[in-house]
Amino acid sequence: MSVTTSTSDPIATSLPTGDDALAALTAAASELEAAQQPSWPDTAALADVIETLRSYPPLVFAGECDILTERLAAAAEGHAFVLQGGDCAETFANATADNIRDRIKTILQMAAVLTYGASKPVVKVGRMAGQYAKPRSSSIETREGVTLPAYRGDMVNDFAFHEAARTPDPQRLVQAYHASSATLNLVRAFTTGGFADLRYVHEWNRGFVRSTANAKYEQLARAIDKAMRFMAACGADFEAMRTVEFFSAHEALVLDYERPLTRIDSRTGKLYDTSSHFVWIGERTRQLDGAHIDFVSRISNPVGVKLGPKADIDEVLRMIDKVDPERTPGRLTFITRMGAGTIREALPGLLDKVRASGAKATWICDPMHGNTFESTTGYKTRSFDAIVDEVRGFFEVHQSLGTVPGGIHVELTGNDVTECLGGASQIIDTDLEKRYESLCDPRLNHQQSLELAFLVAEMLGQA
Ligand SMILES: O=C[C@H](O)[C@H](O)COP(=O)(O)O
Ligand SMILES: C=C(OP(=O)(O)O)C(=O)O
Ligand SMILES: [Mn+2]
Repeated sequence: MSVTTSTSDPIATSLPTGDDALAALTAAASELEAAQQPSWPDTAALADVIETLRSYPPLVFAGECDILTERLAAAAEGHAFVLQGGDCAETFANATADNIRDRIKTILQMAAVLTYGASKPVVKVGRMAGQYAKPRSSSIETREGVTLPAYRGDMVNDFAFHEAARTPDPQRLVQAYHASSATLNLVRAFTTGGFADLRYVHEWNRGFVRSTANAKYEQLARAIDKAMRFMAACGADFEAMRTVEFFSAHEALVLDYERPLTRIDSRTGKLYDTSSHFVWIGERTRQLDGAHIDFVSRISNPVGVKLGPKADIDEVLRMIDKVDPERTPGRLTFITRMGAGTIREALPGLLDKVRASGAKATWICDPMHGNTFESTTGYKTRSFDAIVDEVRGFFEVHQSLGTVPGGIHVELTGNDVTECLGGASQIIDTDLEKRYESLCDPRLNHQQSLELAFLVAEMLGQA
C-alpha cells in the first residue's frame, strides 16, 4: 500500500506507508552508514534475535505517541513545559521496583514544583524503559595494560572488565526489551494507580524543604502549599489528580533494536518506533546522511535531536527539512547541550536562524552533557552550579530573542548517589567515591534534582 500526500507545500514529502514503508526501512538499513553500532561477532545469532524482536508486541501504542506530539507542540508555543529525566544508562540489575519507584517519585516531585513555577502543565517524560545503549568517545578501554571493547550499555555488553563480558551479545537486545517492558508496566501502574496523587507528591516536597540544607526553598514550598489549600477550598477535584500522563524516551542508538520494534500503525499505515513514545538522536550520531537521521525521518513518533555547541546552522536547517518536512507541530525537538560557558554565545544564532526559516521546533535544554569533566579524584563528574547556570543561560537567551524555552532534559536518579558535585549537601571531590554508581555519566541525586526543580521554577516564575 502506498499513499501520497497531496499538498502544495514544496517541502512536504510523500513517505510510503504500510508494507512499502517497512520495506524501505529495511532497505535503508543495508545502504546507510550507522555510527556507534556494536560489532556483533555472531551475525546468525543477531538475525535470530531480530526475528524474535519482530514477533514481540509493541511497548507503546501509536496513539500515545501522537498525544505526546500534541503536548510537545503545546510546549513549543509556551503553553506547557517539558521535563525529561532519568539515568544516563539504565542497567538490567537496577531495573528494580524500588529504583523505578524512586525515579518516578523524583520526576513527579520536580514536575509539581515546575508546574507551580510555570503556571503551565508539565509534560513528564522518563529517560527510561529503553535507555540501555551508549555512544562512546572511544570504542576501546584500557586498564592496567589490558585493552577491551568499551562498555556500550547493557543492551550491548556487560560493564565487567573481561573479554567475555565486553563482547557484544545480541541476546542482550531481547533482555533490553523485557527489562523495558517490565519497567514501563510498573511506570504505568505507578502513574495511573494512585501513587502519583498530587497530595502525596506535595507532602513529599514538604518533607524535602524541612531539612535545614533546603530551607532556602521554603518560601516557594509555602506558596505551593497555599495554592493547594486554595484549590481545596475551591472544591478542586483532587481525586481526578490521582493519575498523571507519563511518557517514555530513550536515545535511538542501536538500530538492530529500534528497527524490529518499528511497526505499521493500523489506523494510518504510518510507521512508529514502538520501543518508546519519544526517541532522540544523539550528538554523535546525527550525521545528515547517516542511518540514524534516516531512521527517525521514517517514523511518526515525536523525535529529538541533540545539538552541541558546534552545531552548524545550515546542517540544522537541512535536518529540519529531512526530519520534519511537513512542519508538524511537536514533531521535532532540539535538545541543546552547549555547556554553561558556551550557551549564551552558541544558542542565539541557532534560534534566530531556525525561526527565520519559518520552521518550528520545541527547544529543550540538556544542561548535563556540555558540563562534564574529570574530578581531581578521577571521577567523571559535573558541578551542580554549572548545570544551573546552563539552564539560566537557556532562559536568558530565549527571553532576549522572544523564543520559547520548552523544557529541560536531565540525567537523574531517585537514589542518594554522589556523582555530581555541589548542591545544598555540598558534595565535594572526595565524596564522589562514596556512592558513585553510574556506569556512564554522573547523575543528579534525589536532593540535587529537587533543588534544580526549585531553581528552575523560580526562573519560570520570572520568565
Ligand atoms: O551519555 C553520553 C555519552 O554516552 C557519554 O557522555 C560518553 O561518554 P565517554 O566520553 O565516557 O565515552
Ligand atoms: C549520549 C548522550 O548525550 P549526547 O548525545 O548529547 O552526548 C546522552 O544523552 O546520554
Ligand atoms: Mn549521558
